[in-house]
Amino acid sequence: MFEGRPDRSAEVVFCGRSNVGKSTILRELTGHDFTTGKKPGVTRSPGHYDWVSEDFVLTDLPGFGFMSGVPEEVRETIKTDVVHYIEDHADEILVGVLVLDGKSAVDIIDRHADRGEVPHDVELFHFLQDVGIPTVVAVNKMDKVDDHDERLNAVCDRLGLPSPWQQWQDTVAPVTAKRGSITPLTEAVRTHLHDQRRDDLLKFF
Ligand SMILES: Nc1nc2c(ncn2[C@@H]2O[C@H](COP(=O)(O)OP(=O)(O)OP(=O)(O)O)[C@@H](O)[C@H]2O)c(=O)[nH]1
Ligand SMILES: [Mg+2]
Repeated sequence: MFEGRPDRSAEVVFCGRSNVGKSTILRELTGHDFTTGKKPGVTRSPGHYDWVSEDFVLTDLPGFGFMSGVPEEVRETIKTDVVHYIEDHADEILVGVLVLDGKSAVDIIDRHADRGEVPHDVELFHFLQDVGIPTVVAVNKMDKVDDHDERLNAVCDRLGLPSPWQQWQDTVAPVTAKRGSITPLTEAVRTHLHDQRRDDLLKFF
């Protein structure tokens, strides 16, 4: 089980498969150097970013799914810990950001679905909704995607959201974190914070 969460009553979490760019997005948001890297599985325990005088924490949850050199057992444990963390803190978590790699997410989802498995991303999306956490899907690495509309519609389709993707701008946010282009994500998070009457937290996004 993860330890070391700061005692804060408001939280926004970032979750998703390994290597999708969670830590890169958090670095862009905070200016803090969350460890990022080419090697999947870089983040093994949550990274918490908080402020002494603020009752708020941003959390970078470890990635799961395939990670080279990480045994299957460890990968499963990380995923279970992520799910438990979200369940345990569902009351504090105001927004859950599920980060996808726009380049590979649809292919990975389809590969798992073809094998009769529930893909991790789809499972986590529905889990966040089931525990009542407003969810934003940050579709990252859009710099590697040619046809943006086609890819975003495919992502919506796999998550059970009818096309066109443009009607889901509070839920689906195309970003290129590496180049600092994350406005659709910050706008979507701000909308959810505003809806929960937490305009006091808009300054963090
Ligand atoms: N092309 C491209 N690469 C990106 C983008 N964002 C992140 N990356 C790269 O993707 C790799 C993984 O990024 P991380 O931020 O470490 O990913 P993570 O989701 O935190 O990975 P774990 O900690 O393993 O779960 C790094 O090499 C990043 O530079 C992007 O928008 N475009
Ligand atoms: Mg990371």
